Amino acid sequence: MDDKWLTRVCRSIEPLREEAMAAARERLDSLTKPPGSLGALERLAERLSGIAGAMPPPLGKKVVVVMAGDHGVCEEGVSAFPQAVTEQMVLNFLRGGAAVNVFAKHAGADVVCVDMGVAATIDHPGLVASKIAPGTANMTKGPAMTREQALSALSAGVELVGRLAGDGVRLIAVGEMGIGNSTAAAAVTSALLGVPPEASVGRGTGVDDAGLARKRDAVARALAANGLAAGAGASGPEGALETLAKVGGFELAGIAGVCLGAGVYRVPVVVDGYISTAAALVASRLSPHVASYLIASHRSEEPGHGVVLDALGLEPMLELGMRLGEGTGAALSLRIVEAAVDVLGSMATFASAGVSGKLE
Ligand SMILES: Cc1cc2ncn([C@H]3O[C@H](COP(=O)(O)O)[C@@H](O)[C@H]3O)c2cc1C
Ligand SMILES: O=C(O)c1cccnc1
Repeated sequence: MDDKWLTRVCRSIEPLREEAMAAARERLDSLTKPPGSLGALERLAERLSGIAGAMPPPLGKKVVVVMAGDHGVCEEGVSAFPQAVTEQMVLNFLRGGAAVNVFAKHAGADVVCVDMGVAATIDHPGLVASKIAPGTANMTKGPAMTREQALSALSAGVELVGRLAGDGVRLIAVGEMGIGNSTAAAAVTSALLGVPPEASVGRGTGVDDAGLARKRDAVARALAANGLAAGAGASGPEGALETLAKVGGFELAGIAGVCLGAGVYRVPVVVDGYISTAAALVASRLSPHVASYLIASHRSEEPGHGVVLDALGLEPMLELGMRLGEGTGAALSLRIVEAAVDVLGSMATFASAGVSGKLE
């Protein structure tokens, strides 16, 4: 994998199809409801048509992709839980016992768990094996990963979407598992948006005040150690790749690849919480059209999540005070996305139902 590959992938991502979006707008205004009365669902239906280049867009199989990886920055005491929980939760996903499994079941979606860089060796037939390395290096002391590793992880994400699309998957929810990764998400957010650690760092799994101070300090030191202080030099595609490699994580890079894959294969990707959205921000900096292929599921309790959603121009559908990750918010949102599509295909029009239109 090299830079040329990434340039080629990013250049292949086209804008949404205007014609299908115009057809969706026209259809929405002909349906038996006051124009615009389905709010964000109408904007979503329009965008989904533009993504698929079809009106109505096809409904098909859906999956929840959970990308997992470990983080060297855990050495700095930035999480309320030990690093071993990453592997333990991956096994829990594979057994079907995690929150994301429950929500995916309610959405009628399969869970696809991907090892992007878990420290432990996990040998399980249900796990997608894409391990780049057993955990990142401690970003407070230097780059979390090499540029080549970041490119390989991006590529694994793009390829996964290609395989899923080939299997008939038409809607993807994406989430993550990786103890310490809310610190990586904060570092990425600070580097790319130039916001101070006070605005990007939250409590993650629930660190106390001392833990919060350690996290902020770790992010500040990681940015300084990697020459990324306060957004300096982190602009454009090159800055995004550099930021991802220096202060990201293997699962963040995999998710960024899934977001690129959304654009390449024209499959909508529903992003989850703070960590997934920070990864989506990286993808949107790599290729300008990516954000239009992404759907924001919810706004998590992490204070940085809203900052990143705003930067992406994405409007979350739910606000439930959740702060779990895994893909839980994204999984919960899948039925809403399907309902938005079904409005286009199944609602009667004023003409077909004999309902009077708006008074002139
Ligand atoms: C049992 C358990 C299940 C989880 N599922 C997701 N996360 C979430 O917590 C982690 C991020 O928080 P931090 O940066 O503070 O470590 C990620 O793994 C995220 O997915 C979990 C965390 C725990 C403890
Ligand atoms: O916003 C999230 O997705 C989140 C918040 C805390 C911990 N893990 C994930």
